[in-house]
Amino acid sequence: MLRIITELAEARSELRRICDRTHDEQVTHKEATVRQILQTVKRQGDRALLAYTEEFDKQILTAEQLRVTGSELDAAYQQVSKELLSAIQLASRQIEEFHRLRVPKSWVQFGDRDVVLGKRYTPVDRAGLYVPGGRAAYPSTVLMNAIPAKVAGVERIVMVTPPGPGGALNPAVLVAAQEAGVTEIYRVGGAQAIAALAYGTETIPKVDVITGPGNVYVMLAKGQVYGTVGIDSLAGPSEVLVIADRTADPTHLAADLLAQAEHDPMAAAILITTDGDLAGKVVNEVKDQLADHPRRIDTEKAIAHFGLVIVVETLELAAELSNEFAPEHLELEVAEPWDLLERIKHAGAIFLGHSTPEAVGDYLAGPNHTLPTSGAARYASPLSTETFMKHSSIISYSAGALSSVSSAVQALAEAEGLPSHGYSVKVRTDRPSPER
Ligand SMILES: NC(=O)c1ccc[n+]([C@@H]2O[C@H](COP(=O)([O-])OP(=O)(O)OC[C@H]3O[C@@H](n4cnc5c(N)ncnc54)[C@H](O)[C@@H]3O)[C@@H](O)[C@H]2O)c1
Ligand SMILES: N[C@H](CO)Cc1c[nH]c[nH+]1
Ligand SMILES: [Zn+2]
Repeated sequence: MLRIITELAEARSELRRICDRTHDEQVTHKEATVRQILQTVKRQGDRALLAYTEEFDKQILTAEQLRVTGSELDAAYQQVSKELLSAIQLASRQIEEFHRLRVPKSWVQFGDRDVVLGKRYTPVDRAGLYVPGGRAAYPSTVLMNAIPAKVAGVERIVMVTPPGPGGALNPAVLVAAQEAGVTEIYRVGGAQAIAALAYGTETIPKVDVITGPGNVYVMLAKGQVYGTVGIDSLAGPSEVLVIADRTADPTHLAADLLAQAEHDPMAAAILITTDGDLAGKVVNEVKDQLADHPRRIDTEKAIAHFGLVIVVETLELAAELSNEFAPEHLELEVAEPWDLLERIKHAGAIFLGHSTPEAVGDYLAGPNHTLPTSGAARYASPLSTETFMKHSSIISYSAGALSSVSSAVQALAEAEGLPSHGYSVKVRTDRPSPER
């Protein structure tokens, strides 16, 4: 069950263990399995995809069945309720509005002597989106990955997701894909799907950047193909860290911890509180809410292995421990959340106040729910339009500007023993191009 820790050194060591849970031996020994899967798909293409789909997803498909057809997409709209369709559409609008707020814009700056410098942003040609499908179906993840790609201007948005019984895909996932502007969908999951997107197969196109969360196989595969393609951050098993003071409601806190624990037996759910009584109440609430939970076994595993309650003296210390953990999601369930925010340095998404459960961010607040996990929030950011864009530096010199730096370039070139570099400048200043 959920453990309470009051001793600081033990709390720190437990936080480190949980943060590193996707780097421990049990996970890293899967690196070799994943490498094998990637190499086999690279060599054998569709044939390997079908074999792995049979082995891991227990579905027998033909190559022709990999791609989802137009009629299947049309049929999906008949299979979702009106209420779910309008929820998907509301979420789509809000996610799109948020991501349109800050699309990187190209810029140039005109300096002295006709030097023009700048950055030109362009989208990647093809994006590959991984939508998890093992333990749950994630229409929200479709929206969170596809909409920023569309807003960034990506022309080909290729989605992969594992097939369910009979090869079927969840209709809400298919509807979300259409609402979000996905251009093609393939029924394949796990490391083999990442390989298909990275290297291409007879059926699945090679893409430029792969985004989206997944289980450890997906996460390790993304890490291994990085360099062949771009990736977003390594978004693995979900995690939440809640900082609470005595003003928080234990029933709310328990629900929020379970809302992440229910994703995966490797999900992490941590409470750091200044109130010892509250800690005890949350532990009991978690037990009660788990009693008739439909995903009780996996959720209990997550709580038992990667759940924790820490009691600390001050909110300042709570913030310090949270910064060390760098959680994917951080809830500030305290009387003055905006004051505490000042102390937070590393977190994927921060939820402030008693009426902001993390689930609103998962579904429809607007900011992206594909976030860095396992401590990656120390250096990485949420998925955004920038994930699907890159920029080129822009440099333009007039003849006058070039001659003003000619001797400096030559000195640097000489120091590096690269005479042609120096000459390429000297020859222009000695013999400028004729004015056209
Ligand atoms: N960070 C985020 O934004 C975010 C959002 C949604 C979900 N998630 C996380 O995504 C994860 C989804 O995991 P999932 O398992 O439900 O779905 P998944 O689609 O990531 O993984 C299922 C695939 O794993 C492969 N697989 C399963 N067992 C295997 C084995 N023994 N060897 C090789 N491959 C194997 C199969 O090919 C299967 O298709 C969860 O951890 C959840 O917390 C994160
Ligand atoms: N909490 C997940 C990100 O870690 C996202 C999600 C999707 N659906 C529900 N939740
Ligand atoms: Zn969630």
